[in-house]
Amino acid sequence: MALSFALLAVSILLIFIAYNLFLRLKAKLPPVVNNAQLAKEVLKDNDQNLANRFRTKPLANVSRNGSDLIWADYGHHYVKVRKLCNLELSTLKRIEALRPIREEEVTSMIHDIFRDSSKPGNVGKSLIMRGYLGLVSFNNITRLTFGKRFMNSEGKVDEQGQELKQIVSNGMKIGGKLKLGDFVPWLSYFFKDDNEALKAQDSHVDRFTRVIMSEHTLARKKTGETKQHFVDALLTLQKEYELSDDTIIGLLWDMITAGMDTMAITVECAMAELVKNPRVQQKAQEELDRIIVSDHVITESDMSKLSYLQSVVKESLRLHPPTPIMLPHMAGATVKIGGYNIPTDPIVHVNVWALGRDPKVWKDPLQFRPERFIEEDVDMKGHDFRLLPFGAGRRICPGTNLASNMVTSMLAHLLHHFKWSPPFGVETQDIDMLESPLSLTCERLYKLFLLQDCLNTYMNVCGYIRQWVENNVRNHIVNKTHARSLWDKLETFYASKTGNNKLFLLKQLMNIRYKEGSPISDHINDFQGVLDQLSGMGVKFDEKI
Ligand code: HEM
Repeated sequence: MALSFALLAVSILLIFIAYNLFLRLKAKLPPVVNNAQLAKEVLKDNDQNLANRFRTKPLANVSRNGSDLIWADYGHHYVKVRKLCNLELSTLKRIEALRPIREEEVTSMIHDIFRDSSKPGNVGKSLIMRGYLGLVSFNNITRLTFGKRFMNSEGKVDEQGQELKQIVSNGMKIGGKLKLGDFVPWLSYFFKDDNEALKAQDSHVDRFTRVIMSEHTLARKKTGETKQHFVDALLTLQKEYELSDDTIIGLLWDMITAGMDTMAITVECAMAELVKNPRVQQKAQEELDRIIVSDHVITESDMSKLSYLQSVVKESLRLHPPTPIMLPHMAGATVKIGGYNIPTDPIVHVNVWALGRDPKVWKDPLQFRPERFIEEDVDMKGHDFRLLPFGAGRRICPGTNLASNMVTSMLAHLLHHFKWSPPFGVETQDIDMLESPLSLTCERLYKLFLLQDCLNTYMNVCGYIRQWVENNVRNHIVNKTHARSLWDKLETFYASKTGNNKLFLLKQLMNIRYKEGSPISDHINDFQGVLDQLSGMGVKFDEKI
């Protein structure tokens, strides 16, 4: 009898514990919203009530308890720093002021691709796209934020830049880790945070950033000039906006972490789709050839004329948003979503990856078909809840315009200068589009290897040179000395048209030779090789050189 009672008591206790565990577990598991109607309820109808952020302990640590922007709860501090970030990142004036940085970095990427693919021994070898795309994003975002290009004289990321990369990747590892204890509070006893690692990361971030901040303060005192960079803006406005040092450090790292991977991932996915779909690649290139006439080099002001390319960007972000479940929104008050009560505190995610593939709102959702956006103009900046790669409402990405410009420009340059295909032996349909989560961002599981073909560049360079030859030397008989001075003039003309340096022209000419089937040999770097090119374009020489 006593034994039966004991068994009954133990059973009741076990049921109680299991029930409690279930309830607790269930209560904390974040709802994920998977369709446009519910996304609107979260991001528009209940925008303010769901504008807080959920911070795990590591995230609270890296953000100094939400003293930054990304991890701040909605309130006075958030409104203040958001206004500041909007002014510095989103206004047309600022975007225009930062344009030279973006254009320089994109041109430099094209230069690097030429350099690497025309190295003897590399011809015909495929390139790993991630390295080039990552470097453009890294340089763009570090120049914009810290006012520095962390590169040494050989064009490699320098020591300080390596340290910065180390901080970002450590931060991702620490901040992106989710533990069961974050969702089931009483289990946190079994899943401890690595406090030592958190402290070490915190002091590393602090040390690194304060060095850069004092460099800028010193430079400002010395010259009396304020530069265009985010760090300068924050230091100059520190008093007016009552920003603590923690907030400045937090905001600087927000830009680095939010802006670095997202753009490179977006372009890598788009390039993979363009190679998988040669019809789309060809159509985008035809548009570029039509709009960017041969004596003109692409600038960001051309982007508005490239409607097909813009549709390619949208189509790629529809299928491959780099932050597929956005960032966690948290309820500041009880709200109703889809008829269910969401009590104060729980986290809500919007699955923008699923919205973009919903067969109820997209025809043939898995097909990469940019034409759908020509047939119907769908906004991707937070007004149409079917397509939300940048989110919507008050927490929408403040880098939306900047990132859209940069991504479109990177693709425009890559497609205008090169024709892309899979490496030898790989069929287009074999390119795998699997994705893998990094932390809150998601990148391609497999690095993209691609072959570039210089057809477009060949046409562009020929266009420039032909025009110059027509204006200056067609049918002129020149001698060797005259030819040298003509070459100098050609370089100057080319540089004024393209903004590229002399080496770039020579590299492109090397590519022309490659295209024409001539073997690349060391002597192409000498004057003779260049004269061969000129004579092939109608310049006649009066002596054999
Ligand atoms: C293709 C590139 C990018 C994509 C797809 C993207 C997407 C997003 C998304 C989905 C969010 C979360 C919105 C929400 O929680 O409702 C976000 C937030 C944010 N993004 Fe971006 N982003 C990109 C590039 C950038 C760049 C270049 C910067 C800065 C230079 C940036 C800065 C931020 C910041 C600071 C936030 C936090 C906003 C807040 O909490 O109020 N992003 N982004």
